[in-house]
Amino acid sequence: MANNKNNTILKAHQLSIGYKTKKIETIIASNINFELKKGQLIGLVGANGIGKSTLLRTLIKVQPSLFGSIQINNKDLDATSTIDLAKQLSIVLTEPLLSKNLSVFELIALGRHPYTNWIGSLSENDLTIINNALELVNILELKEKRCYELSDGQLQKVMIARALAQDTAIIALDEPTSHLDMYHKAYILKLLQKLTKETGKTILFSSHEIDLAIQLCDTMIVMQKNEVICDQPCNLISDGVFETLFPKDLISFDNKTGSFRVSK
Ligand SMILES: Nc1ncnc2c1ncn2[C@@H]1O[C@H](COP(=O)(O)OP(=O)(O)OP(=O)(O)O)[C@@H](O)[C@H]1O
Repeated sequence: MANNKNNTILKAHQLSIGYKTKKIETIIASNINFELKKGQLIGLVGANGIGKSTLLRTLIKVQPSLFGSIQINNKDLDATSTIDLAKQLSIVLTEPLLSKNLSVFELIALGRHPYTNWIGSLSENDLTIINNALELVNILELKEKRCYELSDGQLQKVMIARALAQDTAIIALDEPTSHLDMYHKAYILKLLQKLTKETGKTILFSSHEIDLAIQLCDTMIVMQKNEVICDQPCNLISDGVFETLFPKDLISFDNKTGSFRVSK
């Protein structure tokens, strides 16, 4: 048990997420409790508008929680400075790049920002880490290209390499497979799985690719209307969690194949 506890890298306790203005508090989900383990691939899934991005943004401190606590490596997120957080957690969001004029190398080098001085000059160690990231994601041949020359799939790999160059224990990605074809969706998620195995990093991603997440993830966080459940995919299947994810009139879950089907 003690070993299990040490293995926890991110913990949410009695967490409520949502939006607050001066006048109104809108709770999107509450009573969220889970512990994410080191070296795992974790998929965050749920229907459109259920709150996946809200939860992900709260976990990475892009927006505040309404209640409860989040701990990374046993330290409260609220008590973690931005620079310390940047050394523990890297983020790949879906927003378009501010400057597509950067070369692939320059963009990945930005991942070293928590460690470089204010002019951003790169040491030998920084260069080694950037080259390792290019190799791990298998995009060495793109190194000199400008980002505007890349396809969506290539750009997604570059963003993952930038997160790797940041050298953090956790990488969080918001819908890393949106805009990709079936092959590249599988390619990117398989790449994330490979990276957890080869680097020991914990990778958390939100996605609509539930079938793929079931096949590739160690753990899944399933957001439902009244509950957020975190468990291994096989347990979630045997507990019937996916069967209630969407209205049955159109989509049903086949326990035997572990995949969704359109009702005829
Ligand atoms: N800035 C905001 N202020 C208030 N409400 C918001 C804001 N952003 C999102 N919401 C609401 O929060 C709820 C959850 O949205 P969120 O984007 O987290 O869902 P999601 O599961 O990521 O959706 P999708 O799968 O469609 O991307 C929605 O009802 C949405 O309207």
